Amino acid sequence: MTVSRSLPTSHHAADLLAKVRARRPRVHCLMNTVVQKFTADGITVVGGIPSMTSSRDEIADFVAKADALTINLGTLDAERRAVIRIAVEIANAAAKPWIVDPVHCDYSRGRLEFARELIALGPTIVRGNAAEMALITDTRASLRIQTGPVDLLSDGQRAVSIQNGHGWMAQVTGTGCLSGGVIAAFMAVEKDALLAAASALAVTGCSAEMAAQEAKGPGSFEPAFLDALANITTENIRERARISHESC
Ligand SMILES: Nc1ncnc2c1ncn2[C@@H]1O[C@H](COP(=O)(O)OP(=O)(O)OP(=O)(O)O)[C@@H](O)[C@H]1O
Ligand SMILES: Cc1ncsc1CCO
Ligand SMILES: [Mg+2]
Repeated sequence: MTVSRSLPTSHHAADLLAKVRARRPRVHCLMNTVVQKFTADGITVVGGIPSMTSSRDEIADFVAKADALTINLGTLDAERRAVIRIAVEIANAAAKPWIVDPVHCDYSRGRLEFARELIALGPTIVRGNAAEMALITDTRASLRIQTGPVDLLSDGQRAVSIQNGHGWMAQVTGTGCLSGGVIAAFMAVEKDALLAAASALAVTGCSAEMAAQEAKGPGSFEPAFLDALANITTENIRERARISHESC
């Protein structure tokens, strides 16, 4: 696979979703304990195969067999920090793509320090919400993503915004965490992290808009969102995706 320097379009989003569905990449998740099921379902419905163990004895084998890794700091303790360090070592040694979600690094000094330690190890992507990303200023990640009503992506040379999604995404716990899993699945089929992540976020945002048309509120939105992610078509993406190129 050659690294392309194109700017993402709805065409990339549809094309990469088709690749994820066809190739069924394995995504290993070191996911917080709050949204394990939702994240695994999100990866599954876009076409990936999730694995979720955080056991110290197994992590090396699982990461070695994965096509991409997602690390989420939502429920962190000493054991999980140790397991995350092992996972990153294996991913880096095998040049596998990995994404860090520094959940709640704005709440605790220790968590912020750990997030910064990980980000210094060179993840492919760091993604968080506005409060978290305000504290992640120095990064060796190839790509920074700040999600919210508008998602902002920048790799230092190119900057893109995604204006899809729905307000109910902020009322369902874990849509950001799920996006980390879906982005990892797209990174497994596309080496250019900006193309992969912009495509993944456009697909999730368009799916959320379609789900909101069926749902009555955040409760019924959650399963409708998984349905839409599973069923979204190339035509839906071409009609809805709002990907803009920004100046760096
Ligand atoms: N008001 C909104 N309108 C449209 N999309 C939104 C809105 N708020 C969040 N989103 C979308 O929801 C997803 C999660 O983004 P958000 O910034 O809320 O993550 P987060 O705070 O890390 O969430 P969590 O920690 O619950 O997983 C992203 O895909 C984002 O585009
Ligand atoms: C609420 C919450 N607390 C730890 S992880 C998590 C899921 C969303 O970030
Ligand atoms: Mg979050």
